[in-house]
Amino acid sequence: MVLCTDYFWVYQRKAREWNGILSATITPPFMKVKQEMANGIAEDSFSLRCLQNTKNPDPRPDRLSKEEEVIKETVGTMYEGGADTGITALRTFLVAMMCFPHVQLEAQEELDRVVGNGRLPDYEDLDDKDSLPYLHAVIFECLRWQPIGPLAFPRQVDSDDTYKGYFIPKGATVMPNIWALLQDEKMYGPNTDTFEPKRWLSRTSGKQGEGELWKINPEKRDPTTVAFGFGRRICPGKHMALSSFRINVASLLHSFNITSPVVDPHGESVSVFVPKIVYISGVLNHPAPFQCTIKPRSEEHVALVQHALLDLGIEN
Ligand code: HEM
Repeated sequence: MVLCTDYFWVYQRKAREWNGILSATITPPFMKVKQEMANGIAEDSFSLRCLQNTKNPDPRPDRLSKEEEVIKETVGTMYEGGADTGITALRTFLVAMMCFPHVQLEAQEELDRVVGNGRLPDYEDLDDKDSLPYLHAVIFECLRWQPIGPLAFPRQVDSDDTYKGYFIPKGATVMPNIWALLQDEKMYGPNTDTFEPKRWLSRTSGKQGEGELWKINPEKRDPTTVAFGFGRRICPGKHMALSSFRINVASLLHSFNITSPVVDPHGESVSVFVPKIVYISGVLNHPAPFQCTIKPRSEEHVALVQHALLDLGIEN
């Protein structure tokens, strides 16, 4: 009983603390948009467009009506949902490339063959799953190997159900176990704790030297149908997150080499040093801070990246 009350107070204190952090993250930027809108200097954004369409706005620039509060919370949810997830996916990708260098070499060999070093990869390359099967397999494996959200959010069952002999009564709370689904050896083959893109590939009928030898195996459950959750609670940022993850992975692999740091934590220079990677699992499953080296693959690749930055108006 004492333990229970202690837990309750600790939890209440934590909830107040987290609520304060949440509010400090979402309220000031939203109020800034409202203020700038009143001054006619707000830049285009989701918040601005929603505020412009509000039916019952509070006329005071430093106050929010009920409707504006709802917009603020919606924008906040998008921000909170998207802030850590995308970057966690990229960190897992960097970890995988550093720890499994043969995978990086194979993906770069495919990109060199299909895209070449005269241009950067683009969305058209990515939309064509057949031309870059190994790259797609790397992307799938990143989402499977270390699922970003290991458990989907809790939901309530809306009618009695029976699953594999288990009775699940209406109103029961269930949490889909994304991690277990993506580690299923019956579906994905042995050693699911190893990063192995080839588990997604099957051989085509082509012969060596006659085009692609691999294709994505349609019999393996596509991890994007699992890693972003399910049903009405499915991640609303799924398509945006996938687009940006895919182009980031393709661009990084095309133009850079990702390796372990060339010095160990004691400052000694070593040729191959793979730091110990620790994953921390909570709402998000993410690697603890780690070091890695990211270097351009050649002068041609440097020129391509500089050119792309100039096109975006970014001087470097
Ligand atoms: C690789 C990146 C991402 C992954 C793996 C991911 C994964 C997930 C998962 C597993 C859920 C729970 C779904 C469920 O319970 O069925 C979720 C919910 C959510 N995600 Fe994402 N997400 C990602 C990126 C994003 C981005 C970029 C945004 C926003 C722009 C976003 C916004 C949200 C929101 C708002 C929810 C809550 C939905 C609800 O409860 O109804 N996510 N995400």
